Amino acid sequence: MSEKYVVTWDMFHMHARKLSERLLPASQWKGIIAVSRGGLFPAAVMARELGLRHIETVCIASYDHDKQGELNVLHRAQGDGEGFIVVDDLVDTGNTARAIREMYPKARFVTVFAKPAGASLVDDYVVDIPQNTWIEQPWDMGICFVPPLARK
Ligand SMILES: O=P(O)(O)OC[C@H]1O[C@H](OP(=O)(O)OP(=O)(O)O)[C@H](O)[C@@H]1O
Ligand code: HPA
Ligand SMILES: [Mg+2]
Repeated sequence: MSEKYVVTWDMFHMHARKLSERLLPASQWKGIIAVSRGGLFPAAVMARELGLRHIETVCIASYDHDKQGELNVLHRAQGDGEGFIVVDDLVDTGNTARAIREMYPKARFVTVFAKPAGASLVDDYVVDIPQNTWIEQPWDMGICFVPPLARK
């Protein structure tokens, strides 16, 4: 990826709140299925905003940091997703999203970020990101010292 898009916790929180607002009224939902691990972060914010306490997971891994590999489903919430919001942090190539759609055809599937190759696979998302850009999520970063520009 040639570009980087750095996401702070504050910005992530703000976007996840915006996504929650679009899912009102909360009474239409039985709960949330978080696509672990990335989807756990927006799921926590959305559960708080929408007053939902039934949280399930579907545990899928496909990337070793930025290297894409085989899709590996380690655990899946039962059912076809009816009455549930399925949430992931982002959709990139759409590989994960395609598998999610097959598993939960009746769910509302949302993400915080979407790149063009996967955007049409989700029902809603908040931020558009170019395909050549790597999203650096706040849970993958830390605060570190930056040396001053003028050094002796
Ligand atoms: O659209 P795609 O190209 O499939 O990429 C999107 C998926 O990749 C990341 O998960 P990852 O597999 O890295 O696992 P993680 O959530 O545990 O970090 C991200 O959280 C999405 O689930
Ligand atoms: N950032 C973080 N994780 C990801 C990305 C990304 O752009 N694409 C797929 N998994
Ligand atoms: Mg993921």
